[in-house]
Amino acid sequence: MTTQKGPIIIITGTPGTGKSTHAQLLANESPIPLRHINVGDWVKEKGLYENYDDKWQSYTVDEDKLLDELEPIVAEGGIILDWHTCDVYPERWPDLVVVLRCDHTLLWERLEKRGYPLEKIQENNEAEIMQVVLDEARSSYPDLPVVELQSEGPDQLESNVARIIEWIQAWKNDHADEES
Ligand SMILES: Nc1ncnc2c1ncn2[C@@H]1O[C@H](COP(=O)(O)OP(=O)(O)O)[C@@H](O)[C@H]1O
Repeated sequence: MTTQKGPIIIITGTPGTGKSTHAQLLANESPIPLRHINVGDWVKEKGLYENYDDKWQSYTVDEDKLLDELEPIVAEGGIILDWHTCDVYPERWPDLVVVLRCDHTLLWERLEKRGYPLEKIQENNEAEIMQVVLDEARSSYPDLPVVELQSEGPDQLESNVARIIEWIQAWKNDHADEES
């Protein structure tokens, strides 16, 4: 979806790959103001879920409620959608999809530090090895650029954000006529 205010960028990846870290830095450094929406936090804060699963320590999202809540905000443009899944959004929403990847041993350490239960760490680790989120992104947005970026250290964080900023700059140039 193209809008006047700014692009819609999805940053997705297995939990712990660095979505929020990237999204925050990107929002700080972007040449166009971007609003960072941590969708998981939104789901909790706004009660956009059906129930809470104690075993997996996760919420079952009410997708209709979530999309209703997001729709008017996304319509304004200039948004980063930060979430570990990306197949719930309408295909017309995003302009760019970024999938963060991480070595599974490092990911395991990050999730352990987060205090996730063992089964949840194992499930996420397997998902990362099987590139579940990347496949989901490619099949959900076949006509869009789906960019796979490694997120294992600070150098990669910086170069990934710089690369996305280059893309934003190009988007800005392409939409210069629409600016009021
Ligand atoms: N590229 C990176 N370089 C160094 N540390 C990173 C990188 N990406 C993520 N991390 C660290 O990994 C942890 C999880 O990152 P976070 O952004 O919360 O992941 P997510 O939002 O995908 O769950 C944090 O402690 C963060 O500082």
